[in-house]
Amino acid sequence: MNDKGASELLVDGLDAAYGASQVLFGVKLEVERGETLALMGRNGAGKSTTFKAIAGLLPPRAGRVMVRGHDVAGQKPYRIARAGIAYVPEDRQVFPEHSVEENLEIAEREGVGGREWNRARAFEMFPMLQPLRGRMAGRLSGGEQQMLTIARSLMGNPAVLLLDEPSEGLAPLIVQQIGALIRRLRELGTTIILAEQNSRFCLAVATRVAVIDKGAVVWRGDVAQFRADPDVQARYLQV
Ligand SMILES: Nc1ncnc2c1ncn2[C@@H]1O[C@H](COP(=O)(O)OP(=O)(O)OP(=O)(O)O)[C@@H](O)[C@H]1O
Repeated sequence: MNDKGASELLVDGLDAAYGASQVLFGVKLEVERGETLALMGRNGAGKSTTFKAIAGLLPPRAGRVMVRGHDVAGQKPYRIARAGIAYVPEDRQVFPEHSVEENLEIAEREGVGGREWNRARAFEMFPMLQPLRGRMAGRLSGGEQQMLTIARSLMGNPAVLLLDEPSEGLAPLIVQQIGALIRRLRELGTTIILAEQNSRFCLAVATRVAVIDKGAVVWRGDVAQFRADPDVQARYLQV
């Protein structure tokens, strides 16, 4: 609980379905300010669907999505974004025909809430983007696009950042840089949920772990507890 008595995000009893096929069954997650929660699970376990249901892209069939104490479940994605949820999907979302600077500027204009984040601060946080500010976003490498996507999402001054597989398909050196960035964001008090299959990456940056299997959270604890429980890994994470 934070000072105001509400978690940054509390998800409870979340059910979601694609048509007739139910995929989430009573998902429960809670994150406090400044935590980095790793949402881990096999391929198809329901990580991305959980994020889509939280962000309103797939309206949940049941359950609560409380952002700083306010239930946003079932609202339109833009309203949920305004309430403080920034969803960074697996496929990096940049405007390819706009420069890095313009991409940040657009996000800055759309941003609401506090003015904690702005372009200048983003360039400070992501120094690798600095020399690329005039380059078309579509011409960046995958790692640079991932950085830009995260930088853009921060412009909305979110309460919680949902990062879907940020290490996916990136070279080890870039994965390390993304990891360092996530840790730094945590030090600054940013609250993050990280969906990952790459457990080494996850455990290096997260503070707590929730394991999802067949659309339900089956284990939760802190990183040390997770490491000390080889059973969990064997049961839910190995193929
Ligand atoms: N658009 C869709 N229509 C129908 N079923 C879907 C759709 N997207 C995902 N699913 C199904 O929902 C289940 C959960 O998928 P989800 O993408 O949430 O898993 P995940 O844990 O994020 O795995 P991955 O890392 O592969 O994305 C899977 O059985 C998947 O086949």
